[in-house]
Parts: sequence; structure tokens; C-alpha cells
Amino acid sequence: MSTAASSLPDFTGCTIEEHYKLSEVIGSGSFGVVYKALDTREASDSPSRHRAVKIISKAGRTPAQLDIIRREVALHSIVAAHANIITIHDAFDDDEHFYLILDYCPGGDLFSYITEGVYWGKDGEELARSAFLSLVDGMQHCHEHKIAHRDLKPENILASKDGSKVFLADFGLATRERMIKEHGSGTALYMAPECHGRLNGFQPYDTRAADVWALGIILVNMLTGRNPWEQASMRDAHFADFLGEKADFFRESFPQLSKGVCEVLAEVLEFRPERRMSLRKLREAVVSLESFFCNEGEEESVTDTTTTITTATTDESFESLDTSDGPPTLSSDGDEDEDESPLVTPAGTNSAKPKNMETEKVDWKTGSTAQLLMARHRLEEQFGNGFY
Ligand SMILES: Nc1ncnc2c1ncn2[C@@H]1O[C@H](COP(=O)(O)OP(=O)(O)OP(=O)(O)O)[C@@H](O)[C@H]1O
Repeated sequence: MSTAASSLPDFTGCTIEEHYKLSEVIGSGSFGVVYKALDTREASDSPSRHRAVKIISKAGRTPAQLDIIRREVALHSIVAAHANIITIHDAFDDDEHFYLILDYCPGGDLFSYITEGVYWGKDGEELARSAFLSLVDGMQHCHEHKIAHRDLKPENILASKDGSKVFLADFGLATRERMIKEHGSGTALYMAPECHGRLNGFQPYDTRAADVWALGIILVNMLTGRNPWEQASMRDAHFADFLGEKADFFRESFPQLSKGVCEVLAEVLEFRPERRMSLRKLREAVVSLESFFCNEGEEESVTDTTTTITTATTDESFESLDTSDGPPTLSSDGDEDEDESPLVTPAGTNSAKPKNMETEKVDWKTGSTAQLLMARHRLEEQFGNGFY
């Protein structure tokens, strides 16, 4: 997927609407380039002098695509008053571009804080709790206004300078629709199984429950700097392992995490959206968790600690995985033909096939979800993708 930076002119040094002076690029994604800017109407010591300006090109977009950008602005504006959602101060357009004037967030995005490891281990625990709760609060505000974000990931979440608070950004895929049939849209790493489509028979899915799933993955990212799997589909051996073992999966993959947080993760990353933990319960659980991490000496043996997270680009679709050679190394270099999912390697779960696949007999009426899915997967392997 190409980034917007390659298709937009350089606006550095330009003044927009007579008073937003753009100084440097601070970020770029698939749709927009974000500049740091000064609002020259404000006093030099005023914090509101600093702004971020997101510029989105209109070139090559159909009227329907332009409407999607207008929808992003409209939905973001509805929720922007909340303390954990980035404020949108103004939005306007000319013949060629849209301009969104946002609060400038000097901390940058949550992704950098995660990769710097500020939330890992006992030292980062309270920072992690505070940041994650602020994320849940922002999300709850959106859902109360009947808006689902649909592209929650660390790159779309900005952070305060000390990392203790976060602000939701990038409402490019947000929707007011509760049930939606757009499968494969979002970022594969953070998509719930039902968003991929194959595992729910391409039925409409609940957009807000899918947001909750993404929060679970983000919590794993924050506490470990890793992703549990690349995509929540049976083609991903790590995800298949997870379905087979549930709470134990996190204990085994991330031995540094406490039993309590692993139990919470298993309820947030619940396969069936209707049984997934609610945001209210998630908030309560995170507040009352004694600790996210094991005390020293409590950790079970670590089998592999080589995993990292790398930036993920919003996909409209994603390709099948080949996990047969162990963890794939993937990059996000903007090449449209490459799989852009980040490197994901849960500890000790590099098997190419889901566990028990060959041996297990399944009763289709009483079998567990995991058993049914594994059986389906086996049939699919035997008879081809069109089997079900
Ligand atoms: N208000 C802000 N303050 C500081 N940095 C920001 C701000 N808004 C965005 N950024 C930076 O710019 C990056 C890209 O912004 P954004 O996600 O809105 O662009 P996008 O093109 O919509 O991205 P995507 O490919 O995820 O859809 C963010 O990851 C962040 O690092």
C-alpha cells in the first residue's frame, strides 16, 4: 500500500488559511500527511498556538471516496470533545485537498511508546494502567455516541508526553453502523475473527465488539511489545493455538504476564463477539487487577523472546499467510504487493498447524468453538477453500 506522502506536494513552510504555518512533517499514513503547525493568531506562549494539520489529497478519488473523508471529519467532530479523543478544531477543503486542524500531540503515537518499552515490566505498570484506561474511556465515549472506530491500533492513538494518557485519532474507517458487512477492512493484526469474514461465513458483524477485540490486542502490545498473532484466522498457526488453549495461551506465550491479566485477555479476545467482554467490564477489570505482571521468580519458563512489533498499515484486504517456515519477517515499506503485517512471534508457538488437528474427532453439535473451527479448517485443507 502506498503512503500519502508520496502523492502529496511538500507543504513545509506554507501557510494555510492565512494563519496555520506548517513547519515539518510529523507523520504520514495511507491517506494523509500530518504537519506540525503554528496558529499565528495565538500568543507565542499559548499552548493552543501548536497544531497538527492533516492534509488529504482529493486527486484520483471518486465522489464516494470523497464522501468517506467527509464522514471521517463528521464522525470525529461528534466525539472530539472528550478528553481522550484528539480535538479537531477546524476542517476545510479546496479543489485539491482536505485540511484537518487538530490538537498537536507532542508525545507522538502510542506505537513509539510501546517500542520504547515504557509500559513493560513492573516499572511501567501504573503508566500502562493509566494509558490503557484512558484508551477505554475514549472508546466508551465513541460507543456511547454510537460510533465505532474500526481501525484501532497504536499508530492511530496519540499519547501525552509522559505516556500516561492517550487520545484516539484517525477516524478514517469509523462508522455509526452497528452491524456491517465490510469484511477485511481495517488492519489485519487488530481485526477480530469475524471481521476477516471466513470464520463467520461472511455474515454482518458487530462493529463495536470488533473495537473491543482490537483493545485486547493493543493491551498485549503495550505490556509485551509483541503481537499474539498476525491475523485472527485459522491460517495463522498462533491464532489456532490460541483457540485450542485459551487462557493458557497467554500464560505460555507471555510468561511475564500475571494470571489475572491473561484471564482478562481471554475474555476480551473472546471468539464469539456476543460473549466478548464489555468495555465497562474491561475498565472495571483493569482497575481492579492487582498486577499486570508476575512477581519476580513467578514466571514460567520463557521459550522464546525474539518477537517485536512493527508499524501496521490499514489494509482493505490481506493475503493468506505462510507460517510453515516459522515466524515471517514482514516490513511496512509501502509496497502494495507485499503483506504489510508486522512481525509476530508468540513464544514457542511456531507450529505450522493447529494443535490436535490430525487426531481430534469432533461432535458438530456439542464440540467447542475451537474444535469446530479446527475441524472446518481440516476439511478446507482437504477439499479446498470453497468447502464451506
Ligand atoms: N494530532 C497529532 N499530533 C501529533 N502527531 C500526529 C497527530 N495526528 C497524527 N499524527 C502522526 O501522524 C501519523 C499519521 O496520522 P493518521 O493516522 O491520522 O494518518 P492516516 O493517513 O489516516 O493513517 P492510516 O494509514 O493509519 O489511515 C500518526 O501515526 C501520528 O504519528
